[in-house]
Amino acid sequence: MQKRIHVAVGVIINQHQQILLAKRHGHLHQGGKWEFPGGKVEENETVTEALIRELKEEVNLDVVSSSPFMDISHNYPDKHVRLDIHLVTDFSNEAKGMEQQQIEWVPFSQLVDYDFPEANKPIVDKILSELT
Ligand SMILES: Nc1nc2c([nH]c(=O)n2[C@H]2C[C@H](O)[C@@H](COP(=O)(O)OP(=O)(O)OP(=O)(O)O)O2)c(=O)[nH]1
Ligand SMILES: [Mg+2]
Repeated sequence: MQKRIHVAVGVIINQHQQILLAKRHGHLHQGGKWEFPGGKVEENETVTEALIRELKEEVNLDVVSSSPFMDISHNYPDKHVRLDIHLVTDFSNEAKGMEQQQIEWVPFSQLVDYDFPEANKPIVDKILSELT
C-alpha cells in the first residue's frame, strides 16, 4: 500500500464570485492540469497552517480565515492523495503565480471548461451545486 499524501487545498473565492485556479507545471504529478492552489501538509504542521503557508508560497495570498469544505481520498495509479479542501473567502493581497505558473480567476459557470485532475471532480460538483 502506497503512502497517502495529505494535501491542504484552497477553494479561493473573490468578491466577484470568481475562483482562483492555477496550472500545474508539466513535470509535476498531474502536470498540465488546473488545480485549486495548495500543497502537502508537512510534519508538525496543522492543515490550516499548511493552507496559509502554501497559499502564500504559491499565489501570494494572505489567508485571514478559512472553513472546511470537503475531504477527498483518491488513488491515482502512481500516488494516493488525501485532499483536505477549505473555502477561503477572507484573504488579503493580490493573487500572483509565485512559481511562474499560470493563474486565473474563473467564474463558477466556466469551471466546467477546465481540465482538472481526476480527484477534483467531486469538488467542482459540490461548488456548482452548493455555492451557486
Ligand atoms: N494543490 C492541489 N493538489 C491537487 C489537486 N488535485 C489533486 O489531485 N492534487 C494532487 C496533485 C499532487 O499529487 C498533490 C499536491 O501535491 P504538490 O506536489 O502540489 O505538493 P506541494 O505544493 O507541497 O509541492 P512540492 O512539495 O511537491 O514542491 O495533490 C488540487 O486541486 N490542488
Ligand atoms: Mg502545490
